[in-house]
Amino acid sequence: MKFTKMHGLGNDFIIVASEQELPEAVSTLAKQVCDRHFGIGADGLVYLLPSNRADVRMRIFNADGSEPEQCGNAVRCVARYYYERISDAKRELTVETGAGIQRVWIEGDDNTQVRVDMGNPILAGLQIPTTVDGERVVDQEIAVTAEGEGQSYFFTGVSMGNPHGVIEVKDVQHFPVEKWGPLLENHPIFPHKANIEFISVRSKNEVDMRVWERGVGETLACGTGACATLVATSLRGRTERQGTVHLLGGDLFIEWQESDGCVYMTGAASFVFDGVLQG
Ligand SMILES: N[C@@H](CCC[C@H](N)C(=O)O)C(=O)O
Repeated sequence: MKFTKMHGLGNDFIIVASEQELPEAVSTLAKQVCDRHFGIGADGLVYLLPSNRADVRMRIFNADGSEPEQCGNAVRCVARYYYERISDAKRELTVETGAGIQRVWIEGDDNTQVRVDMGNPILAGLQIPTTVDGERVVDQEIAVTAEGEGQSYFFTGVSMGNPHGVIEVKDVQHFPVEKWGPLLENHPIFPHKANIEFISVRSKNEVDMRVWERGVGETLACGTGACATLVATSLRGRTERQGTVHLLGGDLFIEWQESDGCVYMTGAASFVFDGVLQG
């Protein structure tokens, strides 16, 4: 199996370009190849496939083998891969994902920056999905217990195609993400589980974010998580509708445009190496 290792701000993927449908045991394969000791090592396995609705289609599998609907960092990597390795005919592309078709622009002289129209965020409680039946889920209390210690947090729910719970904390750099992340990801208020963003707001246009990703664990960056964060902080009046989200692996610029209601994400997509996996 030929593959290419890529990353978006340290959120790393094994990219496989294929003309065929996926192998039957793709979920088991994802677990094997994403393993950082016995496999290649990555946060996700991404298939780049032909599409009859867009320039290219992507399917992604988390490191635990589950298939999420969307992945912002992978969309940028897939677009750059397609532009540099398959067709450089145009710098505006479309990528079909499990959450719809994303418009993408390859930017900069070296193609390293990629801008993506991530579409309209979903804010209605049951559609995110959460078990909260409301038009919006803002500052909703959520209680968890770890090692006998009970804790309440307040999350804002946003779906960018995949579900997110955004929680503001005092000092995100020192926050115990590993302790509370898995409990919140699996809380019954999220019927499909959720990605959990822990954030601290620096100013009206800057937010620090760490993420506990559904099906993966703590990662260095999450594109959909950064989009969900800016939507949540602007809904709560903590930021404006555009700003920089500082992640452990680098920065993403996010704009939630008033005119079309869509969230635009701009950031890096990087090649690491090519390889062949022996059977
Ligand atoms: N890292 C991604 C999100 C990948 C999917 C996520 N783990 C899920 O299960 O929803 C991103 O950059 O958006």
